[in-house]
Amino acid sequence: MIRYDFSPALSFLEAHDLDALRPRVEAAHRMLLERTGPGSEMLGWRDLLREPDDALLEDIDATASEIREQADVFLCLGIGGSYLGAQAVIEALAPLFRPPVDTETGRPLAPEVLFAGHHLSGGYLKALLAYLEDKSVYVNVISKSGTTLETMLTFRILRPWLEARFPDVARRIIVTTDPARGRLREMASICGYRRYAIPPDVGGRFSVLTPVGLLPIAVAGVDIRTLFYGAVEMCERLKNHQDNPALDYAALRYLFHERGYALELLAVFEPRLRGIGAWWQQLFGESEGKAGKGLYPDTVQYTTDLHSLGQYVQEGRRHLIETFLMVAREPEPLTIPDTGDDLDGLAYLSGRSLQTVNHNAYEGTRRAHTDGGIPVSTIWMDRLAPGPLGACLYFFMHAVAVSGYLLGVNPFDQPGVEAYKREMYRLLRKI
Ligand SMILES: O=P(O)(O)OC[C@H]1O[C@](O)(CO)[C@@H](O)[C@@H]1O
Repeated sequence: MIRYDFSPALSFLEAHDLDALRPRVEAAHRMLLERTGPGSEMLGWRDLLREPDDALLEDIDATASEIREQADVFLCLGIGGSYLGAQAVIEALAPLFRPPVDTETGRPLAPEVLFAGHHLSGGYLKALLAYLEDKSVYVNVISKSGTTLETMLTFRILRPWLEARFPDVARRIIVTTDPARGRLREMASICGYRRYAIPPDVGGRFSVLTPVGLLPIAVAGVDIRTLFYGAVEMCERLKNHQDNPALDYAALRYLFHERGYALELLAVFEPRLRGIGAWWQQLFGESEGKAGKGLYPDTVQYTTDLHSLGQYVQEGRRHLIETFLMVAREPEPLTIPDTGDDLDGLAYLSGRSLQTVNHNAYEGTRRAHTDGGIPVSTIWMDRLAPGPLGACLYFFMHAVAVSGYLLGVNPFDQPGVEAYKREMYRLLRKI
């Protein structure tokens, strides 16, 4: 389901570099498997795949069905790991444009899934509230800590708005939070909101396969069971040291980090994978960026960004590595028509699929960037579907854990994110 091709990057290393690192990679891997590394109390994201809770998946599906029947809009409030995973999977797999509409009633067959609570823009929220007027709205407030300002403040503004419009408001608010702690949990029990638990041993950026991600994803109509079991399968496959693409990816990143490279670009050729890039950025940025270490994770969408950042990537400072995230097969290729003339000079492409052109663009980019001095590698997903995507999500989580251990950091904490909060609260006179 996932293949990692790193052969082009090897020309930037010495022949024995990878082999020489192997024992350290395996030691880092053992720290993950045997729970002996720093932060090993936060490995719940693996446990939940090793012992799948089918009843929970069914429960989430049932709630999602109710919401799909009742809501025009399902509004998810959350920030960081409390929204990026859901947004990524929905962008990758749900209908790209408006949800399909019932031809008789004109009503959408599924609610629109929208996101808020991931910034502090009043302009955005005002426009959102105006858009929600006269719509049937369900809200999912997602915060593990239950204290995150962006999310909780948005909910504070939304709560009276909902109360003024919906007599059954308690039914329309679903809270996803820590099962035992936090203001949001307390508020949910006082107000009678439905609750889903974020396991305490699963950090936000590792939580996409908990109710944090699964409920919004199910509401969007994606098959969460297949997504989840795609990850289960990958978790099983990556248990071994041998034939393990996540270890190869972690090793390669580490070797370039050690050689002074500063940045990793995750490059996609499908607009649908934009969100996976954003999710990956948090996963790697928060897991590795500490103690003055880590590759800065950045994302580019090709071919769009080949016409903007492409110049820098080709000829700018040589401090980056590039990882392509590619989809091998498209279910229904789009054929380029024969227009009967050559007015646009593109007749030579008639009859080919747009996917073929896109893959040639990838291949051309891979060659050009290698020639330009960029170590490139490619992660292949065989197709864009729930199973392979679940496998891909797990692949990255497994890889970042090993990669963090190789760097000598705790991949499961994020002490640095508190600094801006402290300064902001000081200015707001909370402390
Ligand atoms: O789910 P919470 O507690 O609101 O946190 C949201 C996000 O904020 C962070 O804690 C950073 O502040 C992330 O690690 C996390 O994903």
